[in-house]
This record gives sequence, structure tokens and C-alpha cells, in this order.
Amino acid sequence: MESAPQKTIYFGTFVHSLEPTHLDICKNGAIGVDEAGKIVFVERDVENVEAVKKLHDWTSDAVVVIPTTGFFFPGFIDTHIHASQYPNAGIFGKSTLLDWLNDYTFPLEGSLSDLTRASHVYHRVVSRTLSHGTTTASYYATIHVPATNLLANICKARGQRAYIGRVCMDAMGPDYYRDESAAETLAKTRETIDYIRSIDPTHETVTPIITPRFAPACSTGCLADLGALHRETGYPIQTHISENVPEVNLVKELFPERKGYADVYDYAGLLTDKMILAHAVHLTDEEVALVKARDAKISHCPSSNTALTSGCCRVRKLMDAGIDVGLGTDVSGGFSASILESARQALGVSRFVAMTEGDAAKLSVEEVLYLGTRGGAKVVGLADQIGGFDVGKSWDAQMIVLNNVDETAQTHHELEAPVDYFGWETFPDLIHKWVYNGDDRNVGAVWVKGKLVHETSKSKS
Ligand SMILES: O=c1[nH]c(=O)c2nc[nH]c2[nH]1
Repeated sequence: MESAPQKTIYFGTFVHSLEPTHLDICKNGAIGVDEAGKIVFVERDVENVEAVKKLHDWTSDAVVVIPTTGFFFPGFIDTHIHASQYPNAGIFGKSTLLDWLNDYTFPLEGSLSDLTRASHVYHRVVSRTLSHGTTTASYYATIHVPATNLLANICKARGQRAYIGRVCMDAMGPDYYRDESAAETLAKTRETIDYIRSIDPTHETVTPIITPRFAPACSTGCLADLGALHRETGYPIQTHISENVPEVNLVKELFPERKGYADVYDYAGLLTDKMILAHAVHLTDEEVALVKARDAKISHCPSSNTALTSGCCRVRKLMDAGIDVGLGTDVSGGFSASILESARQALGVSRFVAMTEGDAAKLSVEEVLYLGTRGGAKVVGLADQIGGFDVGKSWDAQMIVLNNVDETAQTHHELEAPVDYFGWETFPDLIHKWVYNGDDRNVGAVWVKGKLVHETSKSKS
């Protein structure tokens, strides 16, 4: 469901990250969003909407949105999700990465050559991620061009900002699910790029992303071709790196002439500031320095790393090195399509790291919310457009509803959303409760570029 954008004043409490440790909480605020979905003013300590309307001369034509409970928060940014794997979310048994790929993942991805099935899966995953407040996602599709193009159509129609990657793999996978040659990889990737350009020439909503699956699945020639394609088109790149130990060893075996995993991508011209590297659990210190030197980005996928027993990513170390880090659900290595769940899992994983390496490793609630929003915006190259409530940015936002159980409250929230608000908590504490207890029932409405793209709760207007 998408409604035409109108000049709108959002009125209430706004929460967003200014920097990793600083969450700004603005009560009695007002944000003005124009017809193009851009934030044109942010007012604090507002007495009433009429005063704001008058101040900005928006007296006659502005719609006003006031949540009945809760607060506005920037839309989440999922920097790593396999749309094609969504039906397997939660299905992984005791597998680890390489056997999981063969036993669970390639058969499912291969089955999406059937467009009816692909349509069903892709509609569901976009609905589900929107319902969890994900306004931007960097998707992996499959090797199939028609199904990948269909995912682009669906994201565009539903209004979800998305990077769409046709998966490239000419050196791994069953016969029914691999590219025949590096030449085929390149040709099919170009086909998808051309298609996405045809439906969204300025990439307002959907953008192609060059997607070598991971080094073991790509020949040296394939990686080099994709590096050249990146230089030619400027499109971003996404892949996996150093997720588990057998995978890292496999890369050493397959690319003995290279100094390490990161160097395989660097040699191919792929390790640039437009590269999103998922996982990065087992990077060496030299690789961390190389990633930083190239200004490549990292998608931290804690749910997946725990589910597939891949390892605990040292996020603090990556952040201290100055690398831009965001959160990924990594469905279906990750079991949930929710970035709030990823944030929660990131808190947990950092505590496991802290148990052996010291308290400095612990991430705070403020930090994981930063990773899920402003940090993610940097990772996907949209820091100037999304991730926070700043004038000039796009209104990509979610309305978080809470369950008011204050004894004096006349009615409880109709959704009975989790996160009971007793009324005596401080606002920072309330946000901590949301991060640890919330889910999609707390997402009342979601907007991308000012357009309503998901709604479960009524606001006053
Ligand atoms: O978590 C992951 N999911 C995948 O689909 C994949 N392919 C290569 N490496 C991978 N890791």
C-alpha cells in the first residue's frame, strides 16, 4: 500500500542517532516533510502544531501526523539480506556455512528459476522486511535474470529502497545452479543492470549492485571482470568475507598466490569504498588495515554468525579501526528478517566477545541502533539521504508504538504490542526496553521518501 506524498508535519517524540554513542531524544518535536519526501524543517520544544504551521506558513495545506503512543525512529537499513532464501528463515539445523550452502541454500535458490515461486517469495520478503521497519535493503537475489528483475519490480512497486544483486557464481554450486563461464556471469549481470536502469533510470528506489557470491564461488577471471564492470559503471558491490574458518582455509587453497581473503578482492579491483563485505568475523589485523585503507564497508550479521556457528565478530575492533559498519539480517543464515533482532543479537555477541576479551568489546544499545540506521546509511552509500532526521534528508521513518500500561491510562494500545510502558521509565530506559523486547507489532507505520509503505496502527491526523 502506498499513498501519494503530501506536505506533512510529524508531531511528537523523535529519536535518532547523532553518532554511535549519542542517541538524540527530542520530545515535543515537529518535522516538516515536503511533497518530495524531504525533511525541510525540524523544530524542538514545540507548544502545538498550529504554532509550527504558522511559523512555516504551512497553515492550509499540511497534513498532520501525531502518534497515539511511542516515537518516530529512522527506518532500518538492512545491509545484507538474501531475499531468495527467505522461505528457509529458521531452517539450518546444526549445519555450518559450506554444508549449509549445499544442503539448504543452493536447492532453494535454484528453485527460484520458477517465476511464480520467485514472485511469491519476493512479495513476502518485501512485505516482511517493511513490516519490521526496514526502509532500505541490500538484497541478494539468485543467478536467474528474470527472477532478479522481478525482485527489482516488486521493491519499486512497494516503495522499498533497495539494492538488487544478481548472484554471480561460476566456480561453485550444482550443475543446475551456477554460471557456465565468467563470460556468462558478466553478460547476465549486465542484463540485470540494463533492466534496472530501464525501470528506474535515476535509481530513486532501486539500484543494481554487483554481487560476486564470495571468492570460492568465483573464478579469478570472473572476479576481474566484475572489478572492471564496477570501474565502468560505478555501481556498488556486495559479497561475503571471512565468515567461517573452513571457508577462509578454502580461499587460501584456491588463491595461493594472494596474501589473504581481502587481497583476493583487492587484486580484482573490487575492494573499494563501494564494497559491502558481509561478516568479516575472521579478518586478520592486516586485512582490517587493508579494508580501512580502501574504505570498504562491513555488514555485521550476528544472528547468522551465531546460527551457523561461524564465530563472534569483533565489531568494536572494526569500529575502532575507523571502518564503517552496518547491520545485516543475512536471511537465511540469519533466522529473522528484523534488523531490531539483529541489533539485539549484536548486543549479545558483543557480550560473548567481552567474556573473553574484556568489557571494552561490549556494544551499547545506542551503538547498535546507530549501526542499524546512520551506520547502515554509510555502508550503502546513502549517508547524505537517510539514517537520521536531518534537514535535507529523506523521510524514511518508522512510527514505534508502545503498550501504555500506566494505571491512569484509559485504554491500552489496540495492538497490545510488546514493551509495556509503565509511565515511570525514563525515555532512554524505554528505548532499551524496546530494543530488548520489541518486534514488528511495535511498528505502527513506515514511510520511504515520505510515502506510507506499511501501516498497522492509526495515528491522529
Ligand atoms: O551467510 C552466507 N550466506 C550465503 O548465501 C553465502 N554464500 C556464500 N557465503 C555465504 N554466507
